[in-house]
Amino acid sequence: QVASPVPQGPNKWHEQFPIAKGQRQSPIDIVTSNAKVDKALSDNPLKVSYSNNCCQSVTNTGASFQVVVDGAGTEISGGPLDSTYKLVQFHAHWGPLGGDEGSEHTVDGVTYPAELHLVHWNQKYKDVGEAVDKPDGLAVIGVFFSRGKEHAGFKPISDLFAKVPRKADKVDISFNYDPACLLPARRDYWTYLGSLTTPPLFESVTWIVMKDPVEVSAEQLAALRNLLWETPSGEGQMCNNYRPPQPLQGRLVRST
Ligand SMILES: NS(=O)(=O)c1ccc(B(O)O)cc1
Ligand SMILES: [Zn+2]
Repeated sequence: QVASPVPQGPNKWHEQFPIAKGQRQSPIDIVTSNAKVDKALSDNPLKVSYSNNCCQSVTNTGASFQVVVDGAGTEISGGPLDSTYKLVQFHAHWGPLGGDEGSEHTVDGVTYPAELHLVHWNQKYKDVGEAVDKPDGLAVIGVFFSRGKEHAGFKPISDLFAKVPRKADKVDISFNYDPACLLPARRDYWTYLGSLTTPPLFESVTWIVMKDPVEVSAEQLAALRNLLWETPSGEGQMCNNYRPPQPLQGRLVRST
């Protein structure tokens, strides 16, 4: 059969997705001194209410792991959001084994070893397929992972990666799991208007990037490499699946 083409790297995406050079691309480097504290964000706090039985399965998408969520009862609102958004999936991006690069967003040029993305869609649309390319269609909460002590809340998920080594592999989540356990205790964040960080790169994301990282162990970061993907020299450990920061194009980054 015809081998599926090895995915092209970020610097070639613009050939097939011209929006890669658009005006509101993600990720970005967050220059903390340029972020503007907006009282309105604290006056109407971001509300995260996830249920603890919303996670259905973990799959290997060929570009990351993805925990598929049944959106029932998993809603966020407030903060920068003018509507209620529902969680549909979460995944991550990471770097090489033991390295400190891997996050997509950077903070004053500083990278983290990984970044988690909790993807939500605007309930004003009929489904995520309709929302995915609308300017207010998606809201993604980004959480930086730092290397440190084991994250007990992430362990039930990181233990499943070895069960989905290949693209399209999928394992059901039979236990109760509340993704809110992956959020840092301090809920301060930066927010700005951006895009999907992988093709099709739609400029449809209100980004909410948590200021505090959460600690995960070196073993949990290493477990991400139980996921395999296609490389130019055949199947290999999935890593460096992050897009580097893109031009800010004059956008404002707000802060709580
Ligand atoms: N990496 S990301 O959170 O910006 C993201 C989210 C969703 C999709 B997608 O539904 O294709 C792609 C990228
Ligand atoms: Zn992502």
